[in-house]
Amino acid sequence: MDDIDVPKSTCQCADYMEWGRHDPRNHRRPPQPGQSGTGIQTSHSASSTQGPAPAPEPPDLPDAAAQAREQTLLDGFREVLAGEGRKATFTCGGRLPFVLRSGRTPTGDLTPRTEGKVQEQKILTEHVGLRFGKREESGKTALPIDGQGTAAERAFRDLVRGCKPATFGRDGKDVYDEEYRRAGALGVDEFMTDFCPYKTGIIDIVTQLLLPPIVGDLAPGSERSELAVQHHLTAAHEQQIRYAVDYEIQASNRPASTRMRVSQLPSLLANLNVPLTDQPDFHHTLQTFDLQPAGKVTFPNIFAIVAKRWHAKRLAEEQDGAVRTPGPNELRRKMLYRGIRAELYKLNVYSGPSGLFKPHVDTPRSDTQIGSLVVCLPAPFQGGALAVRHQGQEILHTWANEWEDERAIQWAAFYSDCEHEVLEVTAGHRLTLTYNLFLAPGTGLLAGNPLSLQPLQLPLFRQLQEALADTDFMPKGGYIGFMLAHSYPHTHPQLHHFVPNMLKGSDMVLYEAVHAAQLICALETVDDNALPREDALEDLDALHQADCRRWPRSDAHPPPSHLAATEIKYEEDDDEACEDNVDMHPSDDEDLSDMDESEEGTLGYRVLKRRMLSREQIVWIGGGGPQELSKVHLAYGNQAELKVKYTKLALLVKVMSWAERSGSGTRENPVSLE
Ligand SMILES: O=C(O)CCC(=O)C(=O)O
Ligand SMILES: [Fe+2]
Repeated sequence: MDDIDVPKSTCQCADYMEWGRHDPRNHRRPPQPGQSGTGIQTSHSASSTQGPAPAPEPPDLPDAAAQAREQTLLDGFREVLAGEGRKATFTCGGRLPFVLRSGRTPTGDLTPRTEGKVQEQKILTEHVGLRFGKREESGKTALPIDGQGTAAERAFRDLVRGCKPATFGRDGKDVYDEEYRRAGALGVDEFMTDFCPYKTGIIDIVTQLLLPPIVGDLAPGSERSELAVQHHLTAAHEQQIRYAVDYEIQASNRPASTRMRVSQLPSLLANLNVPLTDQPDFHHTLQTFDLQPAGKVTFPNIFAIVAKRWHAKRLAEEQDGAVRTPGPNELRRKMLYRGIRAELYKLNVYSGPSGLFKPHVDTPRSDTQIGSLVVCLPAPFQGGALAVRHQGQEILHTWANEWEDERAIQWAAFYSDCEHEVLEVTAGHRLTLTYNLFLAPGTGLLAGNPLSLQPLQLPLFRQLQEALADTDFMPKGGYIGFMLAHSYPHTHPQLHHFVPNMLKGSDMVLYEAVHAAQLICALETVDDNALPREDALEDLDALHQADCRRWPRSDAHPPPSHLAATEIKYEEDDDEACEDNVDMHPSDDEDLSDMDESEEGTLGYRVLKRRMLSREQIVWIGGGGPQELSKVHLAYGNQAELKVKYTKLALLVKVMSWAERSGSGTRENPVSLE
């Protein structure tokens, strides 16, 4: 707290700072026109392969270049977490350590039932069984292999020998080219395994992290975009179009993309109840809007095409005397209950000294394929990292292991449109199971802990790590408030305890990345006006202090939360100014200037002032997202009325000063810079 430059007066910056871009350090500096990311000093940006540089004293007021650099880093987080940018989590991966010979529970389950304590469940793994070959040549083995010279080891060698040279698709044909792919493979009809990505929780994680967001839900509820206004469409129409476009993109094999192809127009229009009648109708539409059959179609085009057809349809219906609005929102239901289905595709063996698969994009097996899952079985090898690339970013999944060293099942999943590559295997045999991931009807929307997720592989973690290793990033330390994107039952009398375990999608990505970067954080309720609890920052500082004393840092998981349960409050219709009557959690329209002079000095006044000061010290990221009924406020007087208030959830994160981060403070450097 001491390091923070606390403003003396109430912030006026709402006048010039967009919600979600509020930065307390700019209080006295409204942004200047033309101030952008130009002139960024790159010499400061510590490489992630080097240790931190000795901490220079941060200047009292950061210079423009440092500010611009910091802004770029903050914008990077915003982008990853905002709307379309969430698709920036293009890959994720994890590991399942072996807990062998753990025995089964009396009921025969591998995983003990825990009377509802789902979040404490441990997923155990056992040997992965493999059967292969036909009849007399058939064999079976189990990995990891427990000793040299055993039957399992001999069978493992037979398996490797029995694999066929792996082909790949080029120009629509299956080809074999050792320069491009040096591997062996077995098709699903040539082997059997008892490994199950569902049982081990991998599919739950992949679903939560890679199921693309529903863009329609992120768009402001009742506000119309300029496009909708231009085409005389309502907010509901607009949302239907966004849902339908989203559905088309996600049901294609390019879910990380944001644009629709012209070839998807017929299906889109059919889903919006204005189907194309025939081929001439399709060609006429393309001509009217100057579209190429093999090209992409932009949002303005889609709005124009749909609006034109809706209006024509409405006119026809009016003439018939039957006016209907565009079809039932079946699409919305389909989108909400989406899930991911994994289908086993191949067993691959890349052997040292030169097994590899050069950069490629997987051939989609159907329109609904959204990605691939690769599960690396526990056999010793070296090299052979899986590089996954998307829009200039690369994440390396390095799974190489030494015999008798780490035994684990490791996995990675990525969207179909990501280029990937298996780097050269220098020794041993790298065995992988590949699965095609399809968009499918899902079941529940929530799952437990991300048990085998490897957060260090999340792109957002890399960005946090880069920011923390940068002298220009919050040199004096501070607080970041990430607004969560999803809604949770955070005010339910019991369920609010479970919210930290329920985080979904980008919220889970965010929390896992923050945790992996070893930042202190807490889940907090903030009201519509981004007012946190009065003690929120102090509690965060206390957590930080406690953690410093307990070095090495505890691995406390999940974050503490200060979410309140539902509260029903009766209010007398009584305007006597007594401390108890002042609402401690003023709603949107309240601020200090609304308070009566007589209230100055009251507890309510002081609390509100502290909350406002706290709000000003936080750099806010993200602002949209659903709200949750937080407090039922029953007022009675002349007329009994129920006052309802909505709140949002934020993950408040403490960022240490550069001195502390770089190790010249009171503790070791908390960020692992490999
Ligand atoms: O084995 C791997 O790591 C990836 C294999 C792959 O990319 C493929 O089979 O298409
Ligand atoms: Fe591939």
